[in-house]
Amino acid sequence: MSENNILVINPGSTSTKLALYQGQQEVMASTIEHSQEELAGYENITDQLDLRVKYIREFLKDNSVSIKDLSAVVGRGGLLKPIPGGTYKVNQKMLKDLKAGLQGEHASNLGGLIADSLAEEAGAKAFIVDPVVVDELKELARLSGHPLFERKSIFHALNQKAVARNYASDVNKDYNEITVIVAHLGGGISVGLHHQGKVIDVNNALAGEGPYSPNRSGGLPTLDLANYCYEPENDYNDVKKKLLGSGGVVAYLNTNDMREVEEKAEAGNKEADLIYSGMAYQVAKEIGSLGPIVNGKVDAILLTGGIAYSDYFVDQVKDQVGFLAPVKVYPGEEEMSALAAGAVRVLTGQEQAKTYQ
Ligand SMILES: Nc1ncnc2c1ncn2[C@@H]1O[C@H](COP(=O)(O)OP(=O)(O)OP(=O)(O)O)[C@@H](O)[C@H]1O
Ligand SMILES: CCCC(=O)O
Repeated sequence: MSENNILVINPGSTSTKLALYQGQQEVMASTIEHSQEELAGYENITDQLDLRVKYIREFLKDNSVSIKDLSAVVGRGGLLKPIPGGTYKVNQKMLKDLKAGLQGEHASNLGGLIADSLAEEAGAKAFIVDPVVVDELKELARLSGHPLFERKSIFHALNQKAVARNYASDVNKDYNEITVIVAHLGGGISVGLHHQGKVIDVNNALAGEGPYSPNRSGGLPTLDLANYCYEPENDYNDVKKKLLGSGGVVAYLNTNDMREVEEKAEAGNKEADLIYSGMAYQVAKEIGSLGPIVNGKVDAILLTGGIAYSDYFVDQVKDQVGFLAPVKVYPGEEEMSALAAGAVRVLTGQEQAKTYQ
C-alpha cells in the first residue's frame, strides 16, 4: 500500500461516514447508518465510541484493509476550546476535553476519540481538521450587546473552509488572498466572512444566532424567548429542543426535508412557499450583514450544503445578494475530502500539525 493511506471518519448524529484515501484520492467510502433504537441506550454521545469503532473495524475487514497499513486516521473535530483553523494532532488534552464535552454534546466529539483509538493500534498518526469550534473572530465580532454573553464561533468550519479553498484554487489564488462570504445551507445554517485566511465573523450555528434552518430556529426575539422560558410548564430541555433540533422549518411545516417543502411550494402550497422563502430571505439578510465589515469588498458569495442543490432556493438568495458580489454554488458538502486534505497537508510537510493546548 502507498505511504499515505488515510482513514477518514465523520461521525454524525445518525450516521458514521468513513472513507479510505490514498493521498487526496478516495479509494473506498461507506456510510454506516445508526438507527434511533440502536443509539437510544447511550446516555452521552461519546459513550457510543466502542459501537462506532466496531463498525469501522468491520468495514476495514470486509474490504481487506489491514489497520496496520494506515499512515493516519483523521476525524471531524468536536466541541473543544475555541481554536484557530488547521490540522491538529490528537493529544491527551484533546481526548480529555472531547470526553468531557467541554462545550457540549455533539456527534463530532467522537471524531478525535475514534481517530485516536484506531490510530493507536495502527501505529499511525491521529488528526482532527477544522473542528466546529474554529474561532478566528475579530475582536469587534465577539460583542453581543451584554458582557454576560460573549459571541462564540461555532459553525460548519470544515466545509466552509474547504469550499473557500476550492474557490481560491478556481481563481488561481491562495485562500489567504481572497475575501468571500460562505453560506453553509444544511440541517443547520452558518454564514461566515472569510478574509485573509480567517473566518472573522460568523453566526454561531449552535446558539440560536443567524437564519432559521431546516431544524434550528436561528435568532429569536430575545425577550419573548425569556418570557417563554419562565412559563412554569416549559423546562430547559424543551426550550433547547425548540431552538436546536425541532425549530426552524420543521416547527412551521413538520418536516426537515427541503425537497418535500419545495415540491409543495411549487405545487402552489402558499405556507410551504412562505416558510421556504422566509429561510432564503434570512440567509440573504445574513449574507448582506457581513458585507460592510470589509467595506463591501467581497470577491464572491459561495453557497454550499444540501439546500444549495435547490435552484428554487438558490435563485431567491442570488436575486437578493447578487448586487454585492458574484454568487457561486458548491452544492453538498466536502467534509470527507477536506479531512483527507488536512491530513495530506501535514503528512507531506506543506503544513505543520498544530498542538491543542
Ligand atoms: N436537492 C435538494 N433540494 C433541496 N433541499 C435539499 C436537496 N438535497 C438535500 N436537501 C436538504 O438539505 C438538508 C441537509 O443538508 P446537509 O446534508 O448539508 O445537512 P446535514 O449534513 O444533515 O446537516 P449540517 O449541514 O447542519 O451538518 C436537508 O434539509 C435536505 O432536505
Ligand atoms: C455547528 C456546526 C455543526 C452542526 O451544525 O451541527
